[in-house]
Amino acid sequence: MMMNAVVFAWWWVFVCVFLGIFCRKLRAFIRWMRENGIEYSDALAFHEGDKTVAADIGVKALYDLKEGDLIATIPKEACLTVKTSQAAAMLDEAELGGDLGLAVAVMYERSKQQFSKWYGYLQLLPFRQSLPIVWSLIEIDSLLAGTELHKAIKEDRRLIQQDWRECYGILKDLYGEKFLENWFTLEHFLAAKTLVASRAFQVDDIHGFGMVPLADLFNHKTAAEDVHFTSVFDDSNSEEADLSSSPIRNKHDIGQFHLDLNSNNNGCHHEGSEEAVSSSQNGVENSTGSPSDWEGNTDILEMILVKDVAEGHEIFNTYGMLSNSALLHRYGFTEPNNPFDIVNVELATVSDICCQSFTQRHFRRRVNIWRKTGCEPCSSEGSEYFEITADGKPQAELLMLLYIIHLPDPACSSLLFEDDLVGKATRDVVAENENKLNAVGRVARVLGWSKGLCSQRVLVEDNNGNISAKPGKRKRQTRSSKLTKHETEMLSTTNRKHKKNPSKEPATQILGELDCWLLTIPVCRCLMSLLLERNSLYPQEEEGSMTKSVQMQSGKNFSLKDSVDYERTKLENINCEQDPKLFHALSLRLSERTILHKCWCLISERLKSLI
Ligand SMILES: C[S@@+](CC[C@H](N)C(=O)[O-])C[C@H]1O[C@@H](n2cnc3c(N)ncnc32)[C@H](O)[C@@H]1O
Repeated sequence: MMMNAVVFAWWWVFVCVFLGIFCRKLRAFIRWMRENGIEYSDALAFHEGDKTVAADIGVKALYDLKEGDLIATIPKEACLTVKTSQAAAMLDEAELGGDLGLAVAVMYERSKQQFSKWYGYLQLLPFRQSLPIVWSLIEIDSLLAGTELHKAIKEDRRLIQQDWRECYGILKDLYGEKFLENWFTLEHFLAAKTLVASRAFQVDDIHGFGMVPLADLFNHKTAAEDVHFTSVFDDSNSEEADLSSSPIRNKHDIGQFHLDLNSNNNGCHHEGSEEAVSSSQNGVENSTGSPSDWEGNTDILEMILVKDVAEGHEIFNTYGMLSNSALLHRYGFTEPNNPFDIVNVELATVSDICCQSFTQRHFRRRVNIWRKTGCEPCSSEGSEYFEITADGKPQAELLMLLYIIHLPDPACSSLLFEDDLVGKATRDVVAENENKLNAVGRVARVLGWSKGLCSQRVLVEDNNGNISAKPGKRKRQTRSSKLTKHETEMLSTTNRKHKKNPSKEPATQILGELDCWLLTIPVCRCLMSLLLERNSLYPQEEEGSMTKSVQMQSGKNFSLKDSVDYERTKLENINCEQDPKLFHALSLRLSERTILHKCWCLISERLKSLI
């Protein structure tokens, strides 16, 4: 009892000291904003630690705000960029630009401490953001195994170390005394990289990426943001720039967002680089002249509400339409039920599964034919993979690959005799004025798929989350064989469990006509094995932690639904504030395994409709 009181007293002292420091830093930052021409609405309040999102600082509305309200303006000169930094000339000479140049600029300004123009801003920032690239190797291996991020983070760390060595080497050679050793350690570099990844924006074509004070205090909400961040360009011909997200705004593609955590080359990321292009492609929104004193100023950034915000509510930005793995990678958090979630299945895993039924030679030859038709997997950093989206829909290219692998020899030989398969298909299709078909569609046409006339059923999800097959127009395919006992068990278990946990989504058409046409019985079976194999990459569930599961033929003892339940139960027992790394890693695993399970349900329903 006595002990508890002592612990509580110390905790209270700690909280008070912490809050005291925070308030002092915040006051200094507010003063700094005033001195540097940053103006903001008096309706904005900075709050510390909204524990519901476990974010450190956020911005709230002190009174009702209206859509269209201009809530802040930030002069570009107040942003820390490779052009505005005191190190600008040195960075230019060393040819350091892009996110790498910005990370060095942040380190340089930090090393100047109170003599830096940005001291009042930088002292408010954490030393580092807790992104997976700064987790320990043990944490990376234990928490991320099996997830999208595991390999990517390890590769990031390797490349970041390489970048740091090269870039510090150049700077030391050129300006030894200006870049003080103890401010440019690998630890400082990694820390600066986390700040750039999680807080920088593309300012404009001239400044490139920058740390944008104030704008970077807004937290993220997927597809439900309240504010847009816009830039007014000097050049009246410039395209519009929407800065509402962080700088290198990606979709849910690991390959792209990977780029801003490691510079993947000698670090010379100048305007026009892949990142710069990708961010400006993501839409720039010119200020359309809001009713404010600042109208017409071309050197400022503006923050404008895109919807009403009620008094007391947090004002959210959006960092883009990102999957949980992208959010965790770049920002260190995940969101439940993220509609942009995705899970990848590597081509190597497809090979492993297919080679259980076919020879390596057969697999390689069929993959070659598939590539020749113009189909290709996604690729990033040397790995080739296929995506399954949040609703469980597998990428059409994967279905086509499995279809071609399972084609009987005579049918496949007919493909081989086509000296220019894609060309022929395209000619036919264009002749029919249907040039919108992608490679998969065109190849399917050559293989006999006639759009709109096929026998396939379309799978739909109703309001209760039940998946069913709508009858197609033609009679069923006859290539079927009987389900194995094991499959019958799996299907009935899947359906039973699926009904117990209805999704709240509205009726959604998930698999299209072409997907269904490609999903023949052998393709369905192969895909289901693939899902189990992908699921087995996560750390094995502990003995006795599961309800009685269906025994899998492959020796994997847990059904996909069991895996989802297992992760959910584990997540429910973790406190996000106390253990954010574990919490977000589990949340990522839960979202990925949920997708695998959704895909399983779709495919098993399709299989049932064929038998
Ligand atoms: C641009 S900063 C936003 C302001 C930040 N909360 C702060 O304290 O300065 C981005 C960081 O905020 C946190 N964050 C933003 N949105 C979040 C959310 N929805 N849930 C949890 N953390 C969030 C993450 O740590 C992220 O790396």
